[in-house]
Amino acid sequence: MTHTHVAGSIHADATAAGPQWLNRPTDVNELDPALWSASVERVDGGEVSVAGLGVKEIAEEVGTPAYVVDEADFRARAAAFREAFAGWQVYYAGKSFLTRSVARWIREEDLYLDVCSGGELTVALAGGMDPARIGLHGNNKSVDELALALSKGVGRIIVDSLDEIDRIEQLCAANGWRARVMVRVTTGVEAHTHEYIATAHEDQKFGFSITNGQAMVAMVRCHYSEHMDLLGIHSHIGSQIFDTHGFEVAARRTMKLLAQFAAATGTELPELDLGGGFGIAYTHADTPATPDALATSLREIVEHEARGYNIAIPQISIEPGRAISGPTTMALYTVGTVKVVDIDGGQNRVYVSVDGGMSDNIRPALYAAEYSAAVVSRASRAEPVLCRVVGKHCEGGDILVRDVFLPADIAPGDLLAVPASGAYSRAMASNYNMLTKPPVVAVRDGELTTLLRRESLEDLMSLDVGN
Ligand SMILES: Cc1ncc(COP(=O)(O)O)c(C=O)c1O
Ligand SMILES: N[C@@H](CCCC[NH3+])C(=O)O
Repeated sequence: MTHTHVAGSIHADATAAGPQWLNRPTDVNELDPALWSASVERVDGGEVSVAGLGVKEIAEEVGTPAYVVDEADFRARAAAFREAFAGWQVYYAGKSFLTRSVARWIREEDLYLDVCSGGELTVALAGGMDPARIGLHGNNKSVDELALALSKGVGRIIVDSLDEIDRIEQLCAANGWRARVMVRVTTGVEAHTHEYIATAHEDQKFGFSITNGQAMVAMVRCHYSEHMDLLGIHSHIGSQIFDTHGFEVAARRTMKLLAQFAAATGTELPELDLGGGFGIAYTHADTPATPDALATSLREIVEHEARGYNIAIPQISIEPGRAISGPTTMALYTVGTVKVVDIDGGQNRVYVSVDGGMSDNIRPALYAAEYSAAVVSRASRAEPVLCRVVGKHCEGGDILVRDVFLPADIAPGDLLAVPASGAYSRAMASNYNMLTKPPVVAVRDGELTTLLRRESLEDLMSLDVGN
């Protein structure tokens, strides 16, 4: 098998066949609108722009790797959930991506905010979120985190253990606070997603089981506590879910629990949170439901169950994170090396190495998550060739995009972008191999704003106190 990489062009006799779902594109320059944020387009000369700003200018200004958020697209996705779920409360899940500016956008778009640590709560408050519109999650909230939430008057704390209930009671008793709480329950739903991001089956760390009666025990404790107002119950079945059946089963089981609680105590709890987890398109094989379709099916179920159990329809909330932040953002990299290697069966694989990797997007390594990518600094007339986009870490599993067709003339210096990178990428970034975390910039009407600056080596070195 011979192969060469000459003058920027890949010549390989046979490249590995990709997975079945991956079609060889007829035009390698095409940007599937299902994957890229709304304002992304190829402009004259073939360069890609975001909200009117060319990627080359963005790269010149802030360097690569960088995360580029399409601000109008972010706001539009938040607004689409708010409108589709009108009458319900939409809590943006800040864990997917949160900065002070993002908290401000969420406030301006009239959403609520879900945080899951004292750090996220601090960012949300600094971004001007009304504490009453914030919910605090976590399976192991510290006393300090609970105290911060209670002292700031956070709208609700989603309690996750009996130990936490003890802590909240002690804090309230000592400080004269009152806690507004929801009880997180596990519904036993086996969500169709990666094992690590499914959260409603029995054998995992979150919530109180409905099946073994612990959920009812926790609800009764909170309801009769002199320091707490029990608002209702909370269920989150997992993340990156396409099959809405799981949400429907969870809605049925939680409505049943509310009805059982009403029968046992004479109190109809006013609220139900159905969590987040709505999937997005990372590749063209993914077909997510629209907020409208989700809202219609969830509303029908809740109304049907309320009628069946003869209880009032509670105030419902949901917590989309990925479905708002994910599709708004591209990760922008510079290609550093292109290598053609032999693999089994006399075939080749083209490895395209970029200047980031698993430290800025751990999802492919952690969940075998699939992504897509395109050369964005120029258009190309070259043939599509199956490539693997990898990072620069000292780790064989440092893969960003396992299989993607890129132009055969891809070469060092090209800018390569990975769409749908707004959720759980920069938010889960690390400093592995002492790489600094990339900046996040927002573009709106051709103007670039830095949300997070690039971490510097000095930032990292300042943590190393030298002892
Ligand atoms: C309690 C809770 N709510 C909301 C979310 C947001 O999930 P997603 O970003 O998948 O919508 C998560 C994360 O899975 C979560 O744990
Ligand atoms: N971090 C996960 C989702 C789970 C997050 C919240 N419970 C992901 O990247 O898909």
